Amino acid sequence: MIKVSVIGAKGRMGGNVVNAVNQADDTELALALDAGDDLTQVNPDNTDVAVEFTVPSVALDNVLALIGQGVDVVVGTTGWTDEKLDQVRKALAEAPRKDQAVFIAPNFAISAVLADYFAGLAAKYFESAEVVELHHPNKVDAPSGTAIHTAHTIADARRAAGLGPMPDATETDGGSRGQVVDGVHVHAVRLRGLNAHEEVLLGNAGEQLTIRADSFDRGSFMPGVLLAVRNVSAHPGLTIGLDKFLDL
Ligand SMILES: NC(=O)c1ccc[n+]([C@@H]2O[C@H](COP(=O)([O-])OP(=O)(O)OC[C@H]3O[C@@H](n4cnc5c(N)ncnc54)[C@H](O)[C@@H]3O)[C@@H](O)[C@H]2O)c1
Ligand SMILES: O=C(O)C1=N[C@H](C(=O)O)CCC1
Repeated sequence: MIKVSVIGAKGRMGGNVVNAVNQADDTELALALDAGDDLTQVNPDNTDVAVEFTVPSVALDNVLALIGQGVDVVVGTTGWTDEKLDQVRKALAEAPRKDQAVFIAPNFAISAVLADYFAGLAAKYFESAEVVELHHPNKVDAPSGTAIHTAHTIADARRAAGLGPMPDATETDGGSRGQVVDGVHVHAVRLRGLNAHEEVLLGNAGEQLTIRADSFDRGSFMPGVLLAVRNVSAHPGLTIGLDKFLDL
């Protein structure tokens, strides 16, 4: 049995992870912690893998603390920058255990992982690409971590293919063109009734390809979280993206 502690256990995602860990045959819940709880309770005696779903402002500190406690970590919280990821790599290099592992996924839903993968395959064939993400209005960050990741996937594919900037004659913009992430315009919608959705729009003269992923409820993320829990310890160091654990 894999002993799993959940950080952010009272949250929307953390609560679903607690249930998923309790229901799976090969995992058991160790600790369910939330804001104000002491992370030094988490240690290799009670925990194999800690799952972190909190808020972007605290995730780095939590992950560094959990690395210091000697446990492997699966992270779903968004808000990761290159600088923060470097701090995680540095902490892992100095971790109590030599083979310690951290896994971070911007999205654990198979539909979103595949949408990102397909966008990377398609990007070099299109002059234009933009990302639209649509989420519930309780989400604290915009654009979504998934959309930022997809924008980088598209940008990497365009660079590798030698494509230049996308056509865009906009001369005035009060913000309507969205945030530019690695040269890709990303638009965020917050709407009651939605959960987590992403559209990648790819255009050429006279044609368009739309790739869309919809997570209608948070159960959609749980198979991916459990897959990460089962695989993280076999991948020492920092791994980013559920595609790394899929046969794509
Ligand atoms: N990777 C994915 O597939 C995926 C899917 C959904 C959501 N998310 C991300 O997960 C994060 C959480 O989303 P949510 O909807 O569950 O948010 P939420 O607001 O429902 O839950 C966050 C929880 O973290 C707790 N928390 C805050 N500070 C803490 C601290 N210092 N230590 C421990 N717990 C603390 C809060 O009390 C709350 O219970 C967000 O960044 C969101 O974007 C990722
Ligand atoms: O509901 C959220 O918050 C989500 N956050 C992640 C993101 O920002 O990409 C994943 C989708 C759901």
